[in-house]
Amino acid sequence: MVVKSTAVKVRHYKWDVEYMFWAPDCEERVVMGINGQFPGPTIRAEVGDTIHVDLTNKLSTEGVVIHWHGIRQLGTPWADGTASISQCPINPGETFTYRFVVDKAGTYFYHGHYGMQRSGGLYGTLIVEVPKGQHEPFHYDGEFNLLLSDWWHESIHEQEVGLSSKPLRWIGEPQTLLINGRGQYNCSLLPNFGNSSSTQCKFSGTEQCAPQILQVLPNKTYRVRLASTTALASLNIAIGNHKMIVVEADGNYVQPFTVDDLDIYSGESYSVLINTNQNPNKNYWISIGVRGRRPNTPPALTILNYKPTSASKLPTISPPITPAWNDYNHSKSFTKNIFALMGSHTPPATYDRRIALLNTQNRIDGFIKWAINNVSLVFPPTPYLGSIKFGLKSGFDQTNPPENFPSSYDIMSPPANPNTTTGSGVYRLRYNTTVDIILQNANALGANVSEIHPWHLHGHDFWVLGYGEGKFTKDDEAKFNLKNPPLRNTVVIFPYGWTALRFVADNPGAWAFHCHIEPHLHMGMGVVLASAVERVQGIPSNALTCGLTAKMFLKKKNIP
Ligand SMILES: O=C1O[C@H]([C@@H](O)CO)C(O)=C1O
Repeated sequence: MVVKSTAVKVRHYKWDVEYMFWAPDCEERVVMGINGQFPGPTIRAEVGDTIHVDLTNKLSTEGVVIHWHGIRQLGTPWADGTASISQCPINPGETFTYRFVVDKAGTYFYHGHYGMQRSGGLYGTLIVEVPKGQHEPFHYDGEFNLLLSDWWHESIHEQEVGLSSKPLRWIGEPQTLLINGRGQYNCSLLPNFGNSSSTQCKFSGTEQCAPQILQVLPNKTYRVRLASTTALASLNIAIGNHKMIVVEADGNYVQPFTVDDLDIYSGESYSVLINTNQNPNKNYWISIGVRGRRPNTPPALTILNYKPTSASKLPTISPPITPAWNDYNHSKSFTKNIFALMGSHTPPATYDRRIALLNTQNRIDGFIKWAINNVSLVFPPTPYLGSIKFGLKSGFDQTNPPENFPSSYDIMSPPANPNTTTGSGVYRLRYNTTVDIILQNANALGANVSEIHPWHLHGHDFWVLGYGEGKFTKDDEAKFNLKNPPLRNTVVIFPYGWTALRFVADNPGAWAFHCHIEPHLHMGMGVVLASAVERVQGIPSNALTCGLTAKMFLKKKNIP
């Protein structure tokens, strides 16, 4: 018998998560750092590698987990890093090992998935490259990585308490947008910053808030990897005088298309190619602004610097201006241009089950929440993975959450009965079945308000079959794109619209599916899906030493 030896590379990391003083936007605050860095260290791996992170919680009084966003965790659902779903929060002082395989090349990131710890700065980049000797379906001479986030001066504890208070204290718009953890609050890179009293920033270059300049050579092609881990903001990026060719979305190749600017929602990643074919004696602004909510945050800026031109030479043309925040047609036309790269795997032609999820803002005893089919998700103390695996029925609500919402529901008006219930039920998906989900947006509590929500699925990619206006009807099915729909892990629903997606429940485990706006998840905007948990083998016991699973271990006296 011939035994093929496959070289498996394990990449070991030892990480300490801690609070530390830092000045991401030139104002010193407390941020969540890893090994003294903010953002956390970048992981670079190759397809097939095993990532092994020994994560020690150095926070003195709170738990922590890290989610590997976009990594499907095939066969390792306990390493997904979602508190209450895949594991117990890691206690202060304790170490948990995340060990998983990265099986698909692309641009990914990781972030905290407990309370508002993403807003607190717990994130970093994860890049998976094609194996040596293989090639991406496009060429580039160099690459940059831009991890985008939003930043508040209020502490995440104040944010959490505010979001759980009656009346709600909304977190408001961010103070600053950050590029690779760097932004400017009380000064600007621009010499004459319009109407405000802000002055031009003076940097020596070593400041924590000094921008990272993108240094390029003329007449080359660069890959710019973009990922958004914002807590709230939807963003738009443009590079003065340069077009961008979109080639990757969420770790999947797309049919290349050219844009002047690109929308990126929280939870999404893209790769774009730029050609440095402009006047090499000049530099150009890279500008990132807020979309979809009335902005109250100045754009993030950095510079594309053509070598050997000095980086300190300011661009002569002003920074590109983001489209108007509510120009949804602009966003829709971009989004609807995204197709899978020709020759990609197509979705199954039919579905076994269809779930429609109505997104509404509601009240519970006067507290403002978000609800899905009138249920606002509350996380139980025992991780679903453990409750389901060991049949602990009191671990979560045993009633199945609703598959649909009343067909008479008026999505164009505030909810007629704005009261909702809480729940922790699970959508149980039969193994290997094809599931369609229709995400239906609606009016929020206030009149004439419907917001953008980027939905992120753990453990799977899904095909985006289509988008539409108003309420989804059966007739819309005829318009589904089954030919070349993009595969993604995050998709947006536009105000008053619907989005249809399809996936195969082929990954045993318990998985979150939720709005990636962190305060919205905190307010209940998510559901839990589970399939074939009985097939999951080898859950490390320290993933489950809390709640009912901890009690079960005690009874069985089988604590390792
Ligand atoms: O969840 C939210 O709450 C506020 C607002 O609706 C209530 O103040 C807002 O803008 C959200 O997105």
